[in-house]
Amino acid sequence: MDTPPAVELHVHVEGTLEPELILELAERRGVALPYADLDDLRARYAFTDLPHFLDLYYANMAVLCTAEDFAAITAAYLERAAAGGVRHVELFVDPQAHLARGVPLEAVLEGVSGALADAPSGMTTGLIPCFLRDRPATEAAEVLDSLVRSSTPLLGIGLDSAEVGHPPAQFAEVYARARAEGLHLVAHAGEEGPASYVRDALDVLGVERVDHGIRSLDDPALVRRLAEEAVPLTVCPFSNVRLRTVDTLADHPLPRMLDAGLAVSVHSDDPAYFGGYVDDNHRAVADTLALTPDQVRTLADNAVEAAFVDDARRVELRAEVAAWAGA
Ligand SMILES: Nc1ncnc2[nH]cnc12
Ligand SMILES: [Zn+2]
Repeated sequence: MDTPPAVELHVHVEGTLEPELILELAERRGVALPYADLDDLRARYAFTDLPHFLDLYYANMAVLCTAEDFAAITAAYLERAAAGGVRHVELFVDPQAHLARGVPLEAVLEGVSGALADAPSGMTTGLIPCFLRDRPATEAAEVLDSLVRSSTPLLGIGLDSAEVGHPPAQFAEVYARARAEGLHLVAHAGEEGPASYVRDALDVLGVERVDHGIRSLDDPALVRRLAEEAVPLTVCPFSNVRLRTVDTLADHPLPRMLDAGLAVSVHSDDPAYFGGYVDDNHRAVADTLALTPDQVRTLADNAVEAAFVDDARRVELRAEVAAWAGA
């Protein structure tokens, strides 16, 4: 299938770190990694669940040391994204994962935002730092202070990392502050965690978009509400299969979510770890789940409507999807 022009709303920059680049950066920076070679590293990509994946994801960040490294991974991602038809990207970054290793916030922001400013022609971009929900909310509050004091343009804030046992409500004050700063609000919820976390992300944090949200299906009243309020859900099919929240792609609940009238769109999450980028995810769900052309168009339209862009850009993105659908 020819994939639609993509609006990528759920991708972690650290999750675009391809194995080859991990080894290359390790050599360049003199970082010792516990892998014999590329095959040994790749052999560790069979994950049992989200925490198991996160162990490797955080460990591999050891190779990201300087602003140049952050610029390099961001530029490599943008080049791959453009080749896959991405027209607009809202990129997640995990500042605390780097601060905890002694990398200054300025190096992270300068590297990533510098590369975003040099995105391929015609692609629009934005940056969304995420707080790690398995670290204290007091730390998130301090990082938010530093973020709003920095000169880096930010689109919003997000919440990620190990979900179960880390309910959204702990971050109510952080989100209230971010809202007062005029930032957009999103959060991972209902990936591995229960449907109640999705409800709390909406009611307590006031998020405008829910990342994943697939466990909402366990709660029919919540599904009705999400449909009525057209709450965008950024669904990541390859991620769900590789982190075993869904058995196989053929079992993915995306068709049920579409049938329930949910504002779902398809994204990649951590493409270097989960087997593909946003275009690969679109192609695979369309084929494996036998989606109709109208359903694929709906996914693309939903992503455009969920993007944090101004009216003029939304009109352009709508037109690009319409031109693709009519071609
Ligand atoms: N799928 C995911 N869920 C939660 N936190 C993440 N950080 C990177 N990928 C993530
Ligand atoms: Zn994610």
